[in-house]
Amino acid sequence: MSPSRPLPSLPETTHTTTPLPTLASPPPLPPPTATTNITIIYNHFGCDIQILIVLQWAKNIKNPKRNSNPSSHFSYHISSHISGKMGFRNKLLVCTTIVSETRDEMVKSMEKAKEEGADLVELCIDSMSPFHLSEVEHLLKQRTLPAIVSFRLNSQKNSYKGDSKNKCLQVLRLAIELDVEFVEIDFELAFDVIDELMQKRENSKIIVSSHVKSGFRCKEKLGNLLVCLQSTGADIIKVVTEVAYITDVAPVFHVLTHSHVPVIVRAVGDRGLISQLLGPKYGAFMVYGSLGDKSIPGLPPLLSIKNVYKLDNVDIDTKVFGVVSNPVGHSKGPLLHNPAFRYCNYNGIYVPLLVDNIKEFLRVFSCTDFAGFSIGLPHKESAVACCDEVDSLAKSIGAVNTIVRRPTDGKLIGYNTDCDACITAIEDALRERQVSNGDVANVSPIAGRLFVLVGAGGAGRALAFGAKSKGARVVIFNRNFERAESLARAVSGEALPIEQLDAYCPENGMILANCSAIGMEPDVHLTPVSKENLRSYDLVFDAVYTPRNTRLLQEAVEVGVTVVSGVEMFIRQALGQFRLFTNGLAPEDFMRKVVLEQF
Ligand SMILES: O=C1C[C@@](O)(C(=O)O)C[C@@H](O)[C@@H]1O
Repeated sequence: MSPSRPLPSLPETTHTTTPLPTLASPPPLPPPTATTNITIIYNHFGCDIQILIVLQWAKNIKNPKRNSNPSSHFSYHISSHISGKMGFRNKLLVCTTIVSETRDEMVKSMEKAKEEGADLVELCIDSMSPFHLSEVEHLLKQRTLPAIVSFRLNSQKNSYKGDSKNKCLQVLRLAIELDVEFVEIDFELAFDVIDELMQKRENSKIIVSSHVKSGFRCKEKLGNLLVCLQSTGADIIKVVTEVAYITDVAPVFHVLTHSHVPVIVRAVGDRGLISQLLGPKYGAFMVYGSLGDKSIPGLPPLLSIKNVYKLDNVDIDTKVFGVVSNPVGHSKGPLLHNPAFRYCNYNGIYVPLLVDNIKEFLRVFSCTDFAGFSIGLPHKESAVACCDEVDSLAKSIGAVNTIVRRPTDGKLIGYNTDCDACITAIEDALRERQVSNGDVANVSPIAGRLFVLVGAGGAGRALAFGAKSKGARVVIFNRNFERAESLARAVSGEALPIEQLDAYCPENGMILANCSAIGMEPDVHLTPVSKENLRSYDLVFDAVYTPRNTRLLQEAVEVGVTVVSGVEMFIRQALGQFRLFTNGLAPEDFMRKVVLEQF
């Protein structure tokens, strides 16, 4: 079944010379000299707020040049202007937020941010406690990176409730006086102070921002908020919004593409990560990253922006690939595919995609720029029904681990590279053993053996079909016995209750393959079969690759059994995927080297 996609829900990033309409369709923008009353209802911090805005367009159009620029990637051009002034011509700006109670800590974090590749820092002055304006002044004079000075009235860290507004105004005025690069005003306060700050500022750019708790499901609502922010006359507008699903990030890309004012957008939470990683493709001039090893949901670490994703290289033509999984944080795919794209001079980026509903994900991100996906747990089986065509091996397995969008017609084609990856890895290891025993045969070394499989999910299915096709007798153990039975029927094998696995030993020379999550981080102390009982196996394979050396593999080595690690399977399935993604490229030696160095 194919996802219904009458209209692509996300804009294709094409080079266009046609002027695009301003951000939101409702309300239409009046001509520049008009004065118009607009009532907009939007959700701010979870409450519906009705605002009457008197739009005085002539007054608010600070830079007429902006409006004559026909590019859809308008914010990118503005950004070049801004970053050019800051000495980073045409460079994507990478920012990190600094939240600390003291000036010393802020200065230290600023140094660290610099080391990790940040171009600028957002100094959240509301987090400083106790508040002394003289300390803020010192900090701003001492700054070693360009800065955004912000003072959020309602942030969690802000401890000056009641007196917040007054302190905020003092800070913003001071920042303007000291000619700090960016000064950020909460939307709530913007109409009260923006004229004063605009008049006094020398070079500072003024950002007006809004932090929205409940997120935006549709681009029109987000567009309306952006119109409100834009109507303040800000140089730059910023929205920080929570998202419940990865598909809620699509409206963010819409506004980035269509805005006529530079926009900073952050979708907060694990599911918002792509708002930063793919922002530059849609014209974002600034992205945020997290500092050090402090993980902040939705923010890529600064070091990964610099070393793994190299977001500076991402542009309008970059093809998007990624691993669709839940959880997804463990996947090493980004560490492998991104360097491989660069090695081959292929303009692609590979990102983690934390997906709850794969069908919905593929429906929303249906434009051709989203060119291919690795499919991880738990989506491998449901992915089959989401493809327009499925290759015969994947169809018979009933699990897809790779989807490629065919460039000629946009159709989604499903493949399974897991099967070949693990079966060839097991065969190679058994052959090596046989060669060292002086025993070489033409038939598969798996043929005739008892193949003990743990797990009947997507990877388990791939192995069961692969082993069966090589002439093995397959026995399946799975926590959900019905699933084990159904898979056993499909490969003319046998299903047994998981409780019998440990003591299972009908013969010697068996192969054990763990395709369950047993032993995966964080449960690294777990193993499916006890050390003593591993002796009846000739080979043990573990699909788990985080950690690299699972307890199962360690104990198998200790009792002298040949092992094949999930890392080997990971490399081989990724090589297969990379060939499909790039239509044939496969820098095997390079990819193996990356895995050995980084994993
Ligand atoms: O099993 C795996 C690993 C994977 O899920 C990952 O974690 O990167 C990606 C999948 O395509 C592959 O089949």
